[in-house]
Amino acid sequence: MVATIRYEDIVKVPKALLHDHLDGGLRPATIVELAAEVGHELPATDPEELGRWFVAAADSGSLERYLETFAHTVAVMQTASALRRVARECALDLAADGVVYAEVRFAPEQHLERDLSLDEVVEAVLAGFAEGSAEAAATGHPIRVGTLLTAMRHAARSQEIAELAVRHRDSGVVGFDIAGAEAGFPPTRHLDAFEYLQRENFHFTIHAGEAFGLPSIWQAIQWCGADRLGHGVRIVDDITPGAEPVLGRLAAYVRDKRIPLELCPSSNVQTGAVGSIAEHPIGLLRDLRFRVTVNTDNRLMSGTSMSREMALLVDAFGYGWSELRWFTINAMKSAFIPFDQRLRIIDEVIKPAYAELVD
Ligand SMILES: O=c1[nH]cnc2c1ncn2[C@H]1C[C@H](O)[C@@H](CO)O1
Ligand SMILES: [Zn+2]
Repeated sequence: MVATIRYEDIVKVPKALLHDHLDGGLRPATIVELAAEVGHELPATDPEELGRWFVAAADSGSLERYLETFAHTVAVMQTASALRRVARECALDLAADGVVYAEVRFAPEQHLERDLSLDEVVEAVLAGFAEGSAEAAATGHPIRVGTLLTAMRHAARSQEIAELAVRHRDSGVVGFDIAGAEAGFPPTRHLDAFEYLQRENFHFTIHAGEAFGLPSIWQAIQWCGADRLGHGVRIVDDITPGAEPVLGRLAAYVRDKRIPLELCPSSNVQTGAVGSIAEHPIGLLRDLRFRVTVNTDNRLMSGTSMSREMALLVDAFGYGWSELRWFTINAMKSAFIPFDQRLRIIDEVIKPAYAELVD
């Protein structure tokens, strides 16, 4: 059965992606061109070589070193035209890979090095997504892109970014997130922002349980009220393995409440959160029926795509179309757009496409 799943067929089926960073998904050729325009020095100027450099440099086994590579992408995303271009290309690249729904995140506070305001940064990115989505639809690859605004957890601008997200909620910003180095920067540092967002009936996810374990996940959910967990892979630390795995109280809570896990297999291997794709807890978490979703995190740093992440899981775990459909519907159910709109994509786009493949 597994042998019948071909990569090109995975590309063709509709996929939903909840965890993808705008500044982690640039085309290498675009980085080279934008860097030349602003005089930013890169580790390589041949696009293919630069692409390889990113993957190798991010392959460090440490989240902190992985994050250092973003200096080169953030440096070339400091003008409205660069942001708009990168967002347009992101929508086009995801659509060409068969992604029909994507939530793409970035941290506006990292794009203020020239003369843009926070609102101008967001407007440029939203314009790029709209442009790319319209072009993709015109070529037969419709995609809906929702934007998540991220605040950097080591910084102190989360309240401001949360307010920015709410200000743009009717023009494409569908959620909020915190990201950056996890150890030493617990989610509760940003409690004011999360409490504000709850009062605004807004949605948010929190990067937690990636480089740091259960306390981070516990805070994200029980103190901050996160709707979803960015990664959350370390929830396995609260599961005693065996013929009948035993869930601790936090793992049981996450599963009982159907809290979505935004798992990012390749990224986790690169940052050392897990040893290999085959050892990735996604196998166990799926067997235990957690609300598992599959994500890219940073397509540039991992040299990956949504189809490739799924293909890696097919190879490692022998998954077939029914598992790929399950991941896709899980993601779509967990999206931050309104319920009726999620349902429409599930019923009109995802289910009909997989119906032909799943027996
Ligand atoms: O996997 C990640 N964990 C924590 N932070 C991350 C990850 N991937 C990207 N980031 C950071 C670096 C980016 O500059 C920032 C906003 O997208 O988010
Ligand atoms: Zn991430």
